[in-house]
Amino acid sequence: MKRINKLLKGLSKSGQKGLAWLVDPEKYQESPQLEWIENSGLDLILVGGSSGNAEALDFTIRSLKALSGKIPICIFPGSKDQVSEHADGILFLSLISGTNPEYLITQQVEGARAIEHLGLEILPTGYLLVNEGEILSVHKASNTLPLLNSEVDRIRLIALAGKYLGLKYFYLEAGSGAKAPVSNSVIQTVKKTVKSPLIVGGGLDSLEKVKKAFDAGADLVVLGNAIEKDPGFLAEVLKAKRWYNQLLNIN
Ligand SMILES: CC(C)=CCC/C(C)=C/CC/C(C)=C/CC/C(C)=C/COP(=O)(O)OP(=O)(O)O
Ligand SMILES: O=P(O)(O)OC[C@@H](O)CO
Ligand SMILES: [Mg+2]
Repeated sequence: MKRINKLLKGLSKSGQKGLAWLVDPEKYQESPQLEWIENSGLDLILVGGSSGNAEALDFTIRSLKALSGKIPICIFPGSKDQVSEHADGILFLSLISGTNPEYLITQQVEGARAIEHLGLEILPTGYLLVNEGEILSVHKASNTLPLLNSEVDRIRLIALAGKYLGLKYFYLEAGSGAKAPVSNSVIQTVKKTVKSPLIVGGGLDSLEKVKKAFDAGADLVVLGNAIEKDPGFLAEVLKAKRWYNQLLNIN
């Protein structure tokens, strides 16, 4: 059963909003305090990082599996080495906002070899780096500059080309810890263009920013840094998401 596809398509179709927690395997520590996650209303757990190896990834996924109940766990790979058979799926990313062949196709060829027989759900995802010009881990690791929030038409065409190539999901990424997230008009334009499930992340460190991303058309938002700094923020956003989805039902 393609659970993650079902989740993302379901959100996109219904207009309901989803929340993913990004766990960095290099920083993850096992803790019984995470037990509340199982019934929290969290939609997805992403595991990955710009750097990092298979062992840390595998350990993190196995540990989270024991705590997360029915919440699917999806690899968000920074490289071909971030693969584990214990995940439910993998965002099979192509970094289409850049022109570095290594992250457009080369990493994917080796990645394909590694995952061919693992039975993971594969999510073909167009990955676009967009922010205000800030250079963060993901840009350094991939040797790719971000597109600027102001380049709306170029971003729109890249997303459209990704759609024509058959990519099923799109991820607009400002970069972990970004000062300014992906702009509302970029989110709005890409969503309108691709009409596919849209993931948005990077620098979403306040309820206001999360809500703006939802309003602009994000189906699933990803939170990493803000939760590392303040684990209470996850509970706060989950509560806001519940309200938000209830309101959508009423209207
Ligand atoms: C499909 C396969 C097997 C590989 C794809 C490889 C590609 C194209 C990766 C895209 C480029 C890349 C380096 C993405 C990293 C994405 C990621 C998991 C970021 C998480 O945040 P960090 O950048 O690690 O944040 P910190 O700096 O806070 O640790
Ligand atoms: O850590 P933050 O800034 O929440 O970013 C999440 C994610 O989009 C990074 O790949
Ligand atoms: Mg990291």
